[in-house]
Amino acid sequence: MGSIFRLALVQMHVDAGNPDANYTRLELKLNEAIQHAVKPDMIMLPEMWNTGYALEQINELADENGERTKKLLSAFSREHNVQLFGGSIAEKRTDGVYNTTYVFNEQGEITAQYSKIHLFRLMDEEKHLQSGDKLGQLNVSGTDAGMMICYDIRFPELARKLAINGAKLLFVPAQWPSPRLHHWRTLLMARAIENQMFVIACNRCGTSGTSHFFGHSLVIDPWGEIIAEASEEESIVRAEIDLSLVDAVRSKIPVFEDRRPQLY
Ligand SMILES: NC(=O)CCC(=O)C(=O)O
Repeated sequence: MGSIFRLALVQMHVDAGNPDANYTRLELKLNEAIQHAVKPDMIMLPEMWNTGYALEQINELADENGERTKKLLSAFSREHNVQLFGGSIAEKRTDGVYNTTYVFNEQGEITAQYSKIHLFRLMDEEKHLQSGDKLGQLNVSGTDAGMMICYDIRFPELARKLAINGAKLLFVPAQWPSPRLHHWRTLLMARAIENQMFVIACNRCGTSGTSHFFGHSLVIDPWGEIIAEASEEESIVRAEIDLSLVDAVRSKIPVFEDRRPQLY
């Protein structure tokens, strides 16, 4: 892959408990993301964009084996020859509902899948969802990457493990609400700085019930600099990242060589 990679993050409102409205909205947003003078290499979506946190009804609302989502996203990526990081959806399996990400290549094939490992008690996830038990690893046009979903970013050992396994980029779809904007920005910047990797984080925006989601989707480089940051409004966040920066930062401060894992 050339070292320049173009991203378009879809920061959108999600209508909790109304999948039909969300699929319709998503199609409009995908078209907005692709119709731009500079075509993105990858489009990214936020967490649980199909149902929102309508967890009391999640069994009825969740997408059966992700079929509706896969059909839509696969067709879009194939038609537009674009990679798609599918945020995450409520995915119904025989043993329960998972918070699951699918990643599609330009041919519309699923190249990676990840289900959220750490369920967020403050939003009752553990009462209604099953947790995943595998790491989220993917390859983006020849570059290794990792993925986490929202609350997962509070676990630095997970990001470190993904980085040790080779990830140079970390994707984070989220539904991260107020009043924790300071945590959101600080944790994402810390994951980027300590692991010397790009962090690409797509949050939802808008209000559902008593929860306000502040947006502020972010793209952060391996030096911890913010390349792009959204406001609180719906928007397509565009960023061009230079992947060669990861090796440059890692050779300037050789954190991975200087680790002393035998001591901690
Ligand atoms: N959807 C989530 O996992 C939210 C996580 C969150 O808000 C946090 O503070 O952590």
